[in-house]
Amino acid sequence: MSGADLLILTLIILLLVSLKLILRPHPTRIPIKSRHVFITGGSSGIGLALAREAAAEGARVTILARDMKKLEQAKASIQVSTGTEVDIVSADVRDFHAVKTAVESAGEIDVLICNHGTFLPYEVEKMEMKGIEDIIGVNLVGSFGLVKAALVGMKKRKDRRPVSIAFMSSQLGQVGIYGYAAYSASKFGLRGLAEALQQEVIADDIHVSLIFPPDTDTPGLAEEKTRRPQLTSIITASSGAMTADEVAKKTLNGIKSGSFFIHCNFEGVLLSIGTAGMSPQRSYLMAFVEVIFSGVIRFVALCFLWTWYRSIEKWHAKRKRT
Ligand SMILES: NC(=O)C1=CN([C@@H]2O[C@H](COP(=O)(O)OP(=O)(O)OC[C@H]3O[C@@H](n4cnc5c(N)ncnc54)[C@H](OP(=O)(O)O)[C@@H]3O)[C@@H](O)[C@H]2O)C=CC1
Ligand SMILES: CCCCCCCCCCCCCCCC(=O)[C@@H](N)CO
Repeated sequence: MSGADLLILTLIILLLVSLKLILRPHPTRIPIKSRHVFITGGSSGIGLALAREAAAEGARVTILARDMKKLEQAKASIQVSTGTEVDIVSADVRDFHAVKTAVESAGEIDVLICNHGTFLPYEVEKMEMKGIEDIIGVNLVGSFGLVKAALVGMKKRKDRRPVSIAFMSSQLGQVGIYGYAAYSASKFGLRGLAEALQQEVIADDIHVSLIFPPDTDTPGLAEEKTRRPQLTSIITASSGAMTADEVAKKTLNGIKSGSFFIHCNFEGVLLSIGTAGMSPQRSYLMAFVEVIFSGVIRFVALCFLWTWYRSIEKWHAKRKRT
């Protein structure tokens, strides 16, 4: 081994060791077997897959959504596939009083997953204020309500093992894309909430996670796709979709390992490294990758932006010609 090799190796080891020493919050494990997992938006899509997976892993599960009929169907389908009975509760996350009553009636929560969400892709200019307020009210303000309602019981819990609060963001909570201004704003907002909240609750052994799925095959996505502006489809065309089951598995594994960022596919890993910013990182190996590769990943991000802006230029040029 040459002197240069030895120097590089020493620097790498020094960096790994120092990262292992400084990383906060400390790594943790959050068991879900026999614990109470409360999932909002649990009657459809990703939330339903999460409920099924958590029930299959032996958790006691409560799902919340508005439509009682869909909740009952979800309950029956989980019963058939796992043999487990989940609790259902109807509330609109925009109604804080209803959320508080629902959370209190469900009993002590060990894992709160704020997964409910609504999405409508339109240009800001074409959106009514009411539509914008709905998206931010449900996705962001609704999550505040759930946290406020659940936190009281979580802090007073008798079971002193670590517990979790998780927010279903989206890759659009890491990057804004044409047509998703309101949705992205709501999901970026969740990141601010998650970062600040983690500092407020760490002393109570409460651990916060943010999940960033790509397009995921769900009833919600099917509906959304019929409304996408053309440019939104063009820009997002290259990125692949996942199944709700795949996203649910990644989510539960991420929650159990106490990850702050939970990404779902390779593009997601790149996005998480590229947007790591001031978010906590509990894995010293991931922190190492962030420190070493963030420069080159910024270059990759700029290449993506280049292709997106080129599509926008071409689209406008074509429109002028016709
Ligand atoms: N599918 C995708 O491509 C992606 C989705 N996500 C996020 O994942 C989450 C779930 O999405 P997905 O499974 O596709 O969505 P679906 O539309 O399939 O399901 C949404 C769920 O949320 C509930 N919900 C909606 N509004 C409210 C409300 N005001 N109060 C209470 N519950 C409500 C719905 O029930 P009800 O209508 O009865 O209230 C339903 O159970 C969302 O936060 C979404 O932003 C993130 C990335 C990609
Ligand atoms: C470092 C560089 C890496 C760059 C990778 C960029 C990939 C971005 C793709 C964005 C896809 C958007 C998924 C939306 C999911 C969603 O929330 C909607 N289905 C809701 O309607």
